[in-house]
Amino acid sequence: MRSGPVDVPSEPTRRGGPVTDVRGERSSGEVAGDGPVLRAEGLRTHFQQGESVVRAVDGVSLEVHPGEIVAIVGESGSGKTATGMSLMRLINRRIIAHQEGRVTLRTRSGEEVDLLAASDRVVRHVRGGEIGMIFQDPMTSLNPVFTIGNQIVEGIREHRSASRHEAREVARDLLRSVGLGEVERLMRVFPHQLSGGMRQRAMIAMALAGRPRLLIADEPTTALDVTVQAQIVRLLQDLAAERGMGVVFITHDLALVSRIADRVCVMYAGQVVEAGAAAEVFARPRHPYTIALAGCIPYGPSGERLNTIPGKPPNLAGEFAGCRFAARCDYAVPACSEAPVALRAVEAGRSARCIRAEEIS
Ligand SMILES: Nc1ncnc2c1ncn2[C@@H]1O[C@H](COP(=O)(O)OP(=O)(O)OP(=O)(O)O)[C@@H](O)[C@H]1O
Repeated sequence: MRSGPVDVPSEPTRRGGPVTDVRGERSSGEVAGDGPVLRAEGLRTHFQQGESVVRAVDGVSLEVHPGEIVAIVGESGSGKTATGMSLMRLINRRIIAHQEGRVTLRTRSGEEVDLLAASDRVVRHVRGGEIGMIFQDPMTSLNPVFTIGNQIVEGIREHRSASRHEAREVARDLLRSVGLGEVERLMRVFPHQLSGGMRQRAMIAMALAGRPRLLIADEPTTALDVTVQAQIVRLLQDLAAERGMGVVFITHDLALVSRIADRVCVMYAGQVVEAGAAAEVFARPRHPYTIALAGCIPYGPSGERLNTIPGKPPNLAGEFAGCRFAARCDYAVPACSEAPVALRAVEAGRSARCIRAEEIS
């Protein structure tokens, strides 16, 4: 593992020179050169659970470009959260039995940082700075004993050189940019004094404090009612577009994916089984699992699935001879259970992990 100052990405710069304006909220996503802001290649995270090894993330590859929303969707237990946590290197090393692959973040100044190999110091710098995170429960990020204003100001000062006065100005701007009014009053309130939707917005403002180029959002709207959910989704879309910020949106809600995402990775049993442009994947799925998942729409009022796919996902602590979905698949043939199935290109911009993908349209 590398270590030392050479590992720390240099001070964030915008195209054309160093950052001089601490506020500069609108151009956080700009970077020298092109290419994805995040690229994961062959990511594996296996957990040690007693004597067993749980293959929660088992060879995931994905890319997120500036301004793009990439959804990771799948049933409960498919490895979505473990993937998101692995991308941020947030999983406690003590419970990891095995990890491999590359997660490359392209920083604001155009440097590439291999997040799995980087020192803890670099990862701490990147997290909250280049990468922001939001979760289903805002209280995961918000501290109940500090005011909203204090927390955002601290987040800003951790990642930018700003005086307290300047940071308070930026905090007010951030609160406005996530659609909150009465910002003077909000700066002084504690998280529990806000409604669920407002807390979610405040958490998004917190996540933006370091001007991230990438936002990882894990089920950020699941606990909200439908109207507030729609507002938060709209907000994330606007932020992605205005800031050129890449977003990884983790959800079990396929209907939501078709509304918010540019591209989608459908996960099953720790692997991506289909990936492509969201609108096209749902209009013409090429993997039987995506078809089955799409058949589960619509969801009930609190997000619960009204239909379920018959059968159960496999135990991720077991061995897999062939396709992991074969036992539940309407299209399965004997060959599906004989050898592992690779994710492969099945048409331009679309990949699927199915030997019969060409027959499915
Ligand atoms: N700390 C852990 N130790 C052992 N196994 C774990 C751990 N965390 C998750 N797992 C297992 O890894 C697999 C993937 O879990 P993960 O939470 O990533 O799924 P998910 O798709 O996000 O599900 P959900 O939608 O319910 O959050 C599951 O089988 C889960 O039991």
